[in-house]
Amino acid sequence: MEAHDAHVNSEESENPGAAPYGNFINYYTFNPPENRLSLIPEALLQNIGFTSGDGERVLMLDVGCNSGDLSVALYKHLLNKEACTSDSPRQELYMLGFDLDQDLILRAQTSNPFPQNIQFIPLDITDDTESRAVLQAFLGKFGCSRFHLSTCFAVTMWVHLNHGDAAFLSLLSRLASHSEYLLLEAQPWKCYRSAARRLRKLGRSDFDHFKALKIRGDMAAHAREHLEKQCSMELVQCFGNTSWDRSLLLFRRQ
Ligand SMILES: C[S@@+](CC[C@H](N)C(=O)[O-])C[C@H]1O[C@@H](n2cnc3c(N)ncnc32)[C@H](O)[C@@H]1O
Repeated sequence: MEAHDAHVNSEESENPGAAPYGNFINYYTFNPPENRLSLIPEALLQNIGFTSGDGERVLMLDVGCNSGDLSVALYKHLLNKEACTSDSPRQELYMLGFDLDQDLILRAQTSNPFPQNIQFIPLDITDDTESRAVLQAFLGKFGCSRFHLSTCFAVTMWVHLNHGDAAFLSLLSRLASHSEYLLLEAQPWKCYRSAARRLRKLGRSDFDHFKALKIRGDMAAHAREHLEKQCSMELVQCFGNTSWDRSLLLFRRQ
């Protein structure tokens, strides 16, 4: 069985009908944080010029953070270990994670090991007014105009399927406008077909926008094209492909 099929089958077994936004309640039992972390260098922040260990404030945003497992694991992964003398982070590394699912956010808040440094809030990124206000308010507290690094893992397909082409592009535009660097994992097109098929099997109507989508095919290439041509971002690195055949692409503001 191919890795992708394993992924499809495991997501199928999670009763996706109850998770039309990808808000799987036990996501990390079938896609543990290590699958992505193993591709991301621990020194990523230093490599891109942000050294929170020197007292510089570094702000991260995690979009669609689910129950926060990957957010917290990534936070620990990127913490400059040399500048830490104990388990508690002494660095000025802050993270905001958000998700539209309030129950998942409650779980993330309850199990948050670093509430001084990591904040989890409920937010729907497709709500333009609310998300702009909330993200700007968070940045404003730190006197920053952008997040140093935003991450968006496995979210683009759910926004695209539920809200259509325009929402897919505006998600990318919004992330670009709020970020110096953006680490993006866009689901490939085969995942879209699987997600739509699963809902049909359950006797539910197709995702509202699936058949009408004009942006289809190589989703990573579409995302890259939009970010580079419309959002003044450039691809700086690809960290390789996950076992689910998804690439992790790092973009930076030009
Ligand atoms: C497949 S999970 C990925 C979770 C996490 N990013 C990861 O890769 O480990 C997709 C997440 O995106 C969230 N999501 C989907 N649409 C969203 C939206 N419009 N705004 C915020 N979160 C959203 C879902 O609730 C779900 O938790």
